[in-house]
Amino acid sequence: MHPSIEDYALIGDHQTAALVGRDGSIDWLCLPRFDSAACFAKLLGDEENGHWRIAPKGADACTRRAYRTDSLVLDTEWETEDGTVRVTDLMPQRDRAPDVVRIVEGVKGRVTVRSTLRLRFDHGSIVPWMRKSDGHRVAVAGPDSVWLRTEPEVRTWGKDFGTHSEFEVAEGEKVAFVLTWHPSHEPRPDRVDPYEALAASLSDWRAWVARCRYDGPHRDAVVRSLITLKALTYAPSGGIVAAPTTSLPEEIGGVRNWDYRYCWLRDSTLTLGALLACGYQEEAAAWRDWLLRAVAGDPAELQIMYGLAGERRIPEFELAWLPGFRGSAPVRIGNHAVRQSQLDVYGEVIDSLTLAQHAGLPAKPHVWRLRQALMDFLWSAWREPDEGLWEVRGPRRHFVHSKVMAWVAADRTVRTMEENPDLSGDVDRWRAMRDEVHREVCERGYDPERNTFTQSYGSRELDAALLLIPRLGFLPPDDPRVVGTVDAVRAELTRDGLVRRYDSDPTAIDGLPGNEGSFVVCSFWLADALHLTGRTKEALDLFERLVALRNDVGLLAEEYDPVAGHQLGNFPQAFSHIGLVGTALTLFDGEGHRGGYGGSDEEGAG
Ligand SMILES: OC[C@H]1O[C@H](O[C@H]2O[C@H](CO)[C@@H](O)[C@H](O)[C@H]2O)[C@H](O)[C@@H](O)[C@@H]1O
Repeated sequence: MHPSIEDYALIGDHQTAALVGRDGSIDWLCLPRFDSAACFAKLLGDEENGHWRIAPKGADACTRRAYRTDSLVLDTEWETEDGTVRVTDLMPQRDRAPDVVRIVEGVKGRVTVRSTLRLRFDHGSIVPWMRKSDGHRVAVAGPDSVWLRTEPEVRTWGKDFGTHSEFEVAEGEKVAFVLTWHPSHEPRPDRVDPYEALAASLSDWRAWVARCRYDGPHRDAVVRSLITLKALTYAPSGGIVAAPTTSLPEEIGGVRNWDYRYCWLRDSTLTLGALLACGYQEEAAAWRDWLLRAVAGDPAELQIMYGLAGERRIPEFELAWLPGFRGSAPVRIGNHAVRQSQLDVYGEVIDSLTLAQHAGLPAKPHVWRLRQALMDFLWSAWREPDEGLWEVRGPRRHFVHSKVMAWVAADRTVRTMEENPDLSGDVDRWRAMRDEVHREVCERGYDPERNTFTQSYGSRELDAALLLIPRLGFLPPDDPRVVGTVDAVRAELTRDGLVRRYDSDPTAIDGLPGNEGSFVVCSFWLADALHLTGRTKEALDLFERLVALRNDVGLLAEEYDPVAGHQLGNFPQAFSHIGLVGTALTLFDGEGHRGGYGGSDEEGAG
């Protein structure tokens, strides 16, 4: 049977990541970067599209699995009739080449273990040429080569375009596998000691977690989310991917399958907010430098997403040979949304830069110049319709959330200038813009009959992003229009208590056939809004429920199907984990959480 999305756990090395199933199979791995072609693509097809399984002979799903405390090192254990065996999976911190280390350890009795490795380069399509060299098995296809070795050496043979091993482990015995990717034109990569790599990985992660300043309830869940967000950061550039996968479906069997292995300004700025709020300044500095490089040039040319190193071209195409997760086709690579206009990103970027400055990140003169240039562009663009934060592929609209974020951009700019009178710029102009946006949203984006803000000007549709209005400081939480909006979203967009982004009826706005699940981050936003509007008990109940939706190793996909009880969409998704961290801070952190969006102690202007 095909696994469910929640059957997977994540391992990674801050440049790419792999998904390991409960059956001990690595079914997804792109090498050498998050956005490279997958060499294991069983996730979106079958075994012939590449995977690597290590498990007791004849066994199916594991008996239990867990990350080692405060790390991304995964232990998977099977209890069999012959005894108990553990496989420890990790990707060591990158030196020159990416490695996957899998250590098999006898825990009790004597167990026969099988390893089946099927490498399929170029997204599961190319069977490599295999040979033996100097104690390694080497797979080569075009630019890619993969080297496999075991310590101690175990008998390995080739069959059916796979590499197989079978061996026994008794209590206390260990066999380590090391798989290393390398450009095929370069000499053999340096050997990695698997046990040193394990020790280093544990100590690096634990040192990182020790810096976390969150000490409230559900600390384990918050830490797991922070580790996941850190694992989605591409260390060489500081860019942050939305998720390490492509095309995990928003509806099983549907077409809403997208490639998330890129850096969205929105998702990255929100990640930055979560990390900063928990004390991680270095990541914020790295992301800010990534941003400055990525958006260099004309602010009118700002993209809503970039490649890992700030690349601008992310063309979208389909992989015809992959049937998709449980038949959910097409499988897409790249993302057309890169060409969209989403005005909210200006507010998110400016808010994050403000937040970073407040958190004590050293000021850089060109950061202020960038902020001014972004504001100049927004001044001329905020009245235009756009595709909005949900990246709808239907016609452009005047999305209320986009306008509110334009207000956020102006508001944070005015406040920064008021706090720092030496900064250059026309503060009166931004004040005027702030007031005008506020007035327009309250006139055209609010439905007085139903006492709710609406998805876009003049529409009757609602949108879960409206839940952010109080947190952003656009209006105070006790404003009747805010309370009315929270109630309306709750009444119209929740299904079994979980929030959908919008009404995704096919005739509605997004121009796509089919439906989708509840959007996890939106449910966290509802918990925040309930708390801010004085319904803390309901907020706490919802938070508890959302924490319980995580899979057995604490991971969340983008969406959840409350009817089928399954996770949906790309996995693990930064957005969902940002939501968990943000709501924990909102509910439990004494200093209060301003979120990636920032917030306001004062009433909104207007
Ligand atoms: O459902 C339509 C859109 O879905 C994706 O966008 C979503 O994911 C992004 C990355 O996490 C997020 O920034 C955005 O707010 C979400 O709507 C997809 O990338 C789009 O191409 C697609 O149109």
